[in-house]
Amino acid sequence: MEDRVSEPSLVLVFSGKRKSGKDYVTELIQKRLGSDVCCILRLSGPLKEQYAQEHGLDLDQLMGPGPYKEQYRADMIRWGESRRRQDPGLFCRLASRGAHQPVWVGECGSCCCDVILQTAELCSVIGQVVSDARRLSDLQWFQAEFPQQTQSVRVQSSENTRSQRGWSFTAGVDDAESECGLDSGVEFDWNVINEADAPSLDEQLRPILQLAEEAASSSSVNRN
Ligand SMILES: Nc1ncnc2c1ncn2[C@@H]1O[C@H](COP(=O)(O)OP(=O)(O)OP(=O)(O)O)[C@@H](O)[C@H]1O
Ligand SMILES: C[C@@](O)(CCOP(=O)(O)O)CC(=O)O
Repeated sequence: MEDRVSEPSLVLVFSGKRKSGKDYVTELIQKRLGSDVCCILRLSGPLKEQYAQEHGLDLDQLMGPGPYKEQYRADMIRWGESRRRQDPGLFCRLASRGAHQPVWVGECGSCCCDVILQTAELCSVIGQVVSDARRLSDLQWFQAEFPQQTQSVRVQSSENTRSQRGWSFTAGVDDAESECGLDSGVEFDWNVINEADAPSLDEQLRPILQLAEEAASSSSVNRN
């Protein structure tokens, strides 16, 4: 397994219900910071990659926002949980391998990470954004590995808004740990309300972006 080359300056670990907009928000953060500074890690990336391979499925569609992945979600959850039972940090470790950026945003997908990893040799990135923490063990892994750098972010949307984005309640999914594991018992460092009538995302994300920019600039000072 490829090891991390350097420690990130900031790790933003995102969680939120299905269709709350975790991908949308984390991609916006990466757009604002630039992919030379920030990479998105999707914990579901290595999980889907392995699952797609074993079941002969279309990985691109499993990684996308469309209905395809929903047909397999309940089984993917069960499959992933059986792997996690043997090794709770497995997908966190796989998702963060090789990441060089100073800001991480936590939901690691092989799709975007592969692109970033190819360029990571050439540019020094400072932060990582993990876009899809779902269980306490996910958050605890990053907090244990990067105690100084990890900040948790919860993305929230109403059921009505999530329904407009394609969500409908599915027993065995929406009442399972995958969706409810971080519903209580965690005090998030940041909360983002992803609703049309909430303050704009740019406004809500301003302090997080500022933190990331400070982390990026202190990282580049330390590297020089
Ligand atoms: N603020 C927004 N404005 C416009 N579209 C949005 C917004 N937030 C989310 N969406 C759209 O809603 C859909 C679901 O969002 P997204 O895929 O980011 O959710 P998610 O929380 O990552 O969902 P999942 O857990 O299913 O992966 C996407 O098509 C996305 O483009
Ligand atoms: C199987 C699973 O990783 C699917 C996540 O898909 P997505 O982040 O909603 O695109 C959820 C889980 O790990 O419980």
